[in-house]
Amino acid sequence: MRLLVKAPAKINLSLDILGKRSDGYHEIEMVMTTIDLADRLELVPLEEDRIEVTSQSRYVPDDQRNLAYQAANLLKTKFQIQQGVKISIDKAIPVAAGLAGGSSDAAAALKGLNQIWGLHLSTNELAQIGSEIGSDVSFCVHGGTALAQGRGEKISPLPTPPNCWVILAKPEIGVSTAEIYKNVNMKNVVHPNTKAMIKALKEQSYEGICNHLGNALEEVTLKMYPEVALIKEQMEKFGADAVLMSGSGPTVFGLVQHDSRLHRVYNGLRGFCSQVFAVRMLGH
Ligand SMILES: C[C@](O)(CO)[C@H](O)COP(=O)(O)OP(=O)(O)OC[C@H]1O[C@@H](n2ccc(N)nc2=O)[C@H](O)[C@@H]1O
Ligand SMILES: Nc1ncnc2c1ncn2[C@@H]1O[C@H](COP(=O)(O)OP(=O)(O)OP(=O)(O)O)[C@@H](O)[C@H]1O
Repeated sequence: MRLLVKAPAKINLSLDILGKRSDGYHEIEMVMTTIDLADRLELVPLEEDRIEVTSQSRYVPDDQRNLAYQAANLLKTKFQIQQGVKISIDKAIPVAAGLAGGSSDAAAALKGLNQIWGLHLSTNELAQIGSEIGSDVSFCVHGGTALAQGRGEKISPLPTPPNCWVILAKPEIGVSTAEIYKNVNMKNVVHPNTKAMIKALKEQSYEGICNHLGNALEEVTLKMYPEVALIKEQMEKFGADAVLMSGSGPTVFGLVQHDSRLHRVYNGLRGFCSQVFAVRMLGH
């Protein structure tokens, strides 16, 4: 049996930090959605009892540091699986970009191996196992659009946003999520209006979504990496309807509803940023 699984990237439409927890994590509240930019995983069972991970990207580890490796290992240990697997990752999502690439690979591995090894685990059970690997993995198991709470592992589904283009631009830097959270000062946090974002989704108001995009981590990353602020400015200048940094950055995304504007924003950014993508949100 050979299985192909898609692992889509996510963006954060809103990300709020409610407080610091005693376990080193932050209590957060975020609205996330999956986009049509995806890695592809090929899973092939091995006779030998070992996990092999390969990818064409030099930035992706091919050992136990790989989150897809960790997903396979966790399932093997929990369910005493004595079969191996070769996981080949065709990487399309930029690495360390704030787009949950590694988390989505882990989620895709969990879903694929659930089938290959006949585990019959539900989406909620897979999401629960995924939360042991990383805070974004639970959302990636569910996919779609959702509110994520706790440290990111409590998922409540939300309606798909109205159809629009998402233009992504990633500067030539990678950002450490842990480093950005470490530099959060709770006194200075600018809280987005999560309730208003949820209302906008429920009412399918594109304008409401644009008005309530917000990310409490943005200020921290922008201060540390001025090139991210520059991309934000450019995207606004070229005419995106609304612009925000995703996750801990450094990827910036802009929402655009009309095709005519899409080309202006996309081509404008291509001029000074090597990684630019124009995609749809998933669900359309
Ligand atoms: C920034 C986001 O990507 C937004 O979706 C997530 O909040 C981070 O998710 P992630 O990369 O899966 O995060 P993890 O791998 O669980 O954690 C990486 C590090 O980020 C910090 N971290 C993460 C999540 C959270 N709620 N509070 C934190 O303080 C912790 O220092 C942790 O050691
Ligand atoms: N399958 C994987 N794909 C990409 N990076 C991986 C993978 N497994 C482990 N990593 C490691 O994880 C680090 C973060 O990469 P990733 O692309 O997941 O970041 P991110 O998009 O910022 O994540 P998030 O948005 O969840 O914080 C990389 O520097 C890499 O060393």
